[in-house]
Amino acid sequence: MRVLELRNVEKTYRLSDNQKFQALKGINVSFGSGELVSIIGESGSGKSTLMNLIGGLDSDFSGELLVAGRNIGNFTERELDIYRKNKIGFVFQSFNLISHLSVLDNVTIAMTLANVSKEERIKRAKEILNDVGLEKHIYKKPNQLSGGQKQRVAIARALINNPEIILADEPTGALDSETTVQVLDIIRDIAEKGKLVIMVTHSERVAAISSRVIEISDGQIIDDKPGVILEENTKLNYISNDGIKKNKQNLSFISAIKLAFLNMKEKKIRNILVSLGASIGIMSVIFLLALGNGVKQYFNDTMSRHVNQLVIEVNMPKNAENNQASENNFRPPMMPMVGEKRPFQQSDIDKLSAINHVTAVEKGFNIISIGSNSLTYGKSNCHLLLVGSISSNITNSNIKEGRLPKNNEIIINEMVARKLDKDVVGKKVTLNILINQHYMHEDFVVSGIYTSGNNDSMSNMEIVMLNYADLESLCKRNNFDFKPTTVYLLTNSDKYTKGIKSKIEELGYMGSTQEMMASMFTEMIDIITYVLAGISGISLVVSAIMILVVLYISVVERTKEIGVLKAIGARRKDVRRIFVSEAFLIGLFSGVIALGLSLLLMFATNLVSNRKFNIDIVIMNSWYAVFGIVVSIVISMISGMMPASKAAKLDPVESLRRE
Ligand SMILES: Nc1ncnc2c1ncn2[C@@H]1O[C@H](COP(=O)(O)OP(=O)(O)OP(=O)(O)O)[C@@H](O)[C@H]1O
Repeated sequence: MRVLELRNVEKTYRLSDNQKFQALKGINVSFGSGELVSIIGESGSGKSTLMNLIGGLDSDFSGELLVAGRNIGNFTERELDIYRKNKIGFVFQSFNLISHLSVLDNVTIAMTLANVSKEERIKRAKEILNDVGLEKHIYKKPNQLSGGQKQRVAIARALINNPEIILADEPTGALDSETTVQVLDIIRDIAEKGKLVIMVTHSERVAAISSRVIEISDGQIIDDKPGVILEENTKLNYISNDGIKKNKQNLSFISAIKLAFLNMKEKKIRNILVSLGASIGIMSVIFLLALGNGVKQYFNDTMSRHVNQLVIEVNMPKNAENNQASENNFRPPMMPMVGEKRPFQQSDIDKLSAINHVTAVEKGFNIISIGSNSLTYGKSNCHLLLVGSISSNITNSNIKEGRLPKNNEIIINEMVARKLDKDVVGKKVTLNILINQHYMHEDFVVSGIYTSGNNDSMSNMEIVMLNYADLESLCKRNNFDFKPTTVYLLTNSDKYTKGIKSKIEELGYMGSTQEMMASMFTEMIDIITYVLAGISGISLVVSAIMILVVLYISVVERTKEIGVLKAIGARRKDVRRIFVSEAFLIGLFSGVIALGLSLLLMFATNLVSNRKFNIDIVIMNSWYAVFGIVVSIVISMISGMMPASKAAKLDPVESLRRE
């Protein structure tokens, strides 16, 4: 039966400088099933060129190369891949086994590329390895085999998809005479089973067992003569022309990942180092996010720890047109100044006291400033961040030394005491304060020192407090009216606190200064965290370049392997998929390493912060972990795109020729 026919086939190589070289000059020949053909000829006569055309590795020729009535010169890339995968089996002089795959995996690779199920792959591979006498060696790696065994593995690989045509380029060229005989026996058996076997050879011994010998010289057939007569045989039971379903499916993602993993395992140290290097950037991003989270939580906790739940602070919204402020006004100002705030009118106070479960209303103020307000004691001067009124929020439990202030008295916090004089309690100080463009100075006696708790970040701010009535009369003496900028609503059970707070918001007022400051600081911590995480993210660019370089090196190292994969039917997409999978795995490993390292760093930092401040300053969130791993994978896969597409575009003929 005619399997292959070449009609006037010519091949011209394009050289640089518009030069051309014609390697095949009008080849006319046909081949049938069950033939064992030797192609002989001088070096450079065109034998390999002819094999490449027949094998579908090169479709750039003129004339017709007909397989089952169709010219493969007109095949699309996809059709050529399928043709190589299902119709052709290649056997190379230097075996071209994939070194990091076992004998079994080397044989099944063509079926893996066709996405045949694992059980079926292994069953077929075992049968065929049994046929070539390698059943005991299936788990060995190629470098653990002798030359003859390697070539038998290559033959098994060529036969696995039950192709009609076996192309063997000097199949015994690298073997000694004893193993040459074994391999030739198998090749003859294959032809006797009805396959078309075409061999390129320089060896007379090989030519002598062939059923046909074709001689090529200078790109032309100069002789075509019959050889020995082949007989049908009962060996190689596995090989037959039927029974095996030709698969058009492609390499699955799982198989691609497995192939990538097997290759990475081979270069363990290199891949561990790359993953470790790439993980540093991701680790710093994860760690900084967790640190920002910890600082924020610590801050919020300490801000709310000493708040009396029965006293609810209310402030006027900034620049409110009316009391029914729009939602936009709820955003806390970055630095609220009293001048910017509208004071509470009696109507506001009436409205607030009418809220359900509000038992009393206290007037108050909170003046936050940077630099304008200060407290003077003798020659010492201390700038005040916050001047506030005494409310029911402050109780005797907040007094570390002395007592709550009466008329014309003031309490200071520990920070102010430290800056002025630790013995300032009971002494006269001068409060310098700017309200509504009135700069006022008034003497007060320090009645005590206020504390907001041991771990309270409020203790790092300069705060003084006095009675509302004192400030009101100070303003009156300076000829202007002082209205409360803060109102405290009192209730008798903390179960009403939440409801009262939401009613306050509904009416268009704002919550406590502490809450405002907390959200302001939270916002600042967020900004700082993201900026720092962003800066450390720059190292991700370095990681990306490192992965890119390593994968490029991998492509160069594996050029021949890529050629083999293409020869056995891998599509561009399959090759790309294998390399992208490798990038995916590097990204996954570096993400996991980064997470592990940031957890370690977290434990170490928290150990220190617990010892010093009794808190966990780094708090991990599972989203940061997921984010870190996903970013790592995405960066790695993006870096892997270029090397992967370089690998996919490699020309199979060139790749196979690469030493
Ligand atoms: N890519 C190429 N570009 C230009 N010329 C090429 C290319 N490949 C092969 N040739 C030329 O085509 C001719 C045939 O080469 P081919 O490799 O087919 O010879 P061969 O008969 O297989 O030789 P050998 O027995 O030494 O392997 C040679 O002169 C070679 O230099």
